[in-house]
Amino acid sequence: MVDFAADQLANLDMSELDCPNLLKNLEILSPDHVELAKILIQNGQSHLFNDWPESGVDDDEKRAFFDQVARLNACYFGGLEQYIKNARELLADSKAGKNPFDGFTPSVPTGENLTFGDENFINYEEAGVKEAKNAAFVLVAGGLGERLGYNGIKVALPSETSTGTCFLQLYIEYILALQEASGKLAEGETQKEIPLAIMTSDDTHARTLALLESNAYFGMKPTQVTLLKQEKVACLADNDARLAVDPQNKYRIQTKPHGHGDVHSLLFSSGLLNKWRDAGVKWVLFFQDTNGLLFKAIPASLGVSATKQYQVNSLAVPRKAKEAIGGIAKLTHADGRTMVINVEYNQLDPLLRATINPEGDVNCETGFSPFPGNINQLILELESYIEELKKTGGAIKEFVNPKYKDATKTSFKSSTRLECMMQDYPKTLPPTARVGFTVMDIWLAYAPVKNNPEDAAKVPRGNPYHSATSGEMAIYRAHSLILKKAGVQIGDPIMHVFNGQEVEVWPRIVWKPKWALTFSDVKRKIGGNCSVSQKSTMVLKGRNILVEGLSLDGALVVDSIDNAEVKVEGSTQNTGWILENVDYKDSSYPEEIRIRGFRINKVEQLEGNFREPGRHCLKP
Ligand SMILES: O=c1ccn([C@@H]2O[C@H](COP(=O)(O)OP(=O)(O)O[C@H]3OC[C@@H](O)[C@H](O)[C@H]3O)[C@@H](O)[C@H]2O)c(=O)[nH]1
Ligand SMILES: [Mg+2]
Repeated sequence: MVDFAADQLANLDMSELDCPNLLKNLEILSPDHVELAKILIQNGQSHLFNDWPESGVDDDEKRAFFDQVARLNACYFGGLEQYIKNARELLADSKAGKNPFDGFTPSVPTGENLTFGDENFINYEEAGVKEAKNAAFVLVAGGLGERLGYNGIKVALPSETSTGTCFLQLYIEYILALQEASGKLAEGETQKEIPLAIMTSDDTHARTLALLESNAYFGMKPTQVTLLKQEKVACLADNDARLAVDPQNKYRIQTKPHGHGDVHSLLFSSGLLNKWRDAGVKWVLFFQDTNGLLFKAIPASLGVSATKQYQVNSLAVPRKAKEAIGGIAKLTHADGRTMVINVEYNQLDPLLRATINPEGDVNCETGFSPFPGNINQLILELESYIEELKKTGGAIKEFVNPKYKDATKTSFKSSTRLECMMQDYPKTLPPTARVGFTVMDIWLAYAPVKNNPEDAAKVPRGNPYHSATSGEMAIYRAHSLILKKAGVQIGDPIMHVFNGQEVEVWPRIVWKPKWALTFSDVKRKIGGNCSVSQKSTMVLKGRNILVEGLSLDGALVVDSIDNAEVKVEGSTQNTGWILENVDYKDSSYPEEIRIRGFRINKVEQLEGNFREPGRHCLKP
């Protein structure tokens, strides 16, 4: 040890290690550590050693620090030096308020506008279900969910509490239902499995795996699911890109996820894309962690991709000005280049002010932003996607989004980091690429759970809350509206306040994806004159349930095995399931209840559970 240290000191140019606390520890470091230390010192990071005691104290922790630095250095293209360099440039641009879209003028692009339930929509849904057997799904679920402030992983949250189905279960059940329905339409071919990849991070990986394993993968084959873990990047404490020391451990650099843009390089480098292509996959569908409505929009939008042969199809909904969702814009450069791309919500206002509208991000006469809102559901055509990634390796343009303490923009409220977004993928595509987007009704397609109750209650009136409360209520509204369009008489919603948010409370209607995937499926399974009152709950869990002339005022739950055919008819009245307010501060309830502001008191219901094959009837 002593020899090594002496050797090391003799060969060192001390000016490269101008940091007293580090010099005091040289004897415990390996040559690799010293090289890494040089990189840090030369790039303005000597503060990392400010609180280091002399050698002999915490030596293992100090060595572990350099192991972490080695990982951060290896996992970033160009190493930490490049990371710090990129960070300084992006932070300077951000401080100067520089518009990342310099030279581009935005305009409103035209896309495919779909109206739920019309002939066009129904045709696209049919085309989409047919095509689904050639799809692969990718869920990006590495995010911390900082805005929601929920302690668990977001995909484990119940999407709604009438059935308690968590988001991951809901997504998997939809994919399995699509697989089954699509397979049926492809008679003669062998049934294909639709693959699912889930991008996790250190924050979510173990818990995502545990959720899958403790639930038998919610019915999927474990081999059908691939988990890809993204690595985190170093946090930045200030405008000079000084790396942030972990508040929990002075021998670690604080790290945070690099953003969902990592998904492209991970899919590419893992070899998954080639494997999928060899298995006949044509479409890759990306989606986010907490949107309980998303799959209602999938059949039709996949139908659009297939029919129009889009290489990129982004799903969008009408967007309220200042809503925290990106705007899809056509950008025309002074040199004539154009692209249709998401402009992230924090960049849209400055871009508009700098170009076409001094008022920035405001609604137009329709009451919505003229720019469709990106819900970050992308459908990529696999062949051209692979071709593109062969060139880029999946690298995506980065950005930084520091939250400044004040207008001087000299310090941050908390550390920041470089990020990249999956929807920036089309930025490198040639102008000939077929890039399109599909606009759907909000009530059908988008109800994310992102905001904690306090923040949600502060959302400007008329803008969506994006909370656990609104997410659950949107699921009931969508099912109610679909049934209404299928001819069922649905009780009008009442307005109610939960956790300071006023929401529409519709009848609590939900069904399993295998009961109906498309509007045509719903219409086939509903007959006669049906009605459901506002106070009612209706849960349909079986595949073959026919609802015929049902009049429901209360709660009804029907479950059945696949080869049982159940007819539900007649008039049912019971006390039903009652929504009771819960304050989000009331810690006697579990967090997933508190964040939605209510619990369901299941007082009385009519229940039908059919475990025998054949025909059955449920009549109260
Ligand atoms: O590093 C990360 C960050 C995020 N994610 C995942 O990416 C998804 C989106 O993350 P966030 O919820 O933080 O995204 P944001 O709300 O900031 O914006 C996103 O959704 C709304 C769209 O309009 C925006 O254009 C899109 O960027 C989540 O599923 C999250 O788990 C990762 O997988 N890794
Ligand atoms: Mg975010």
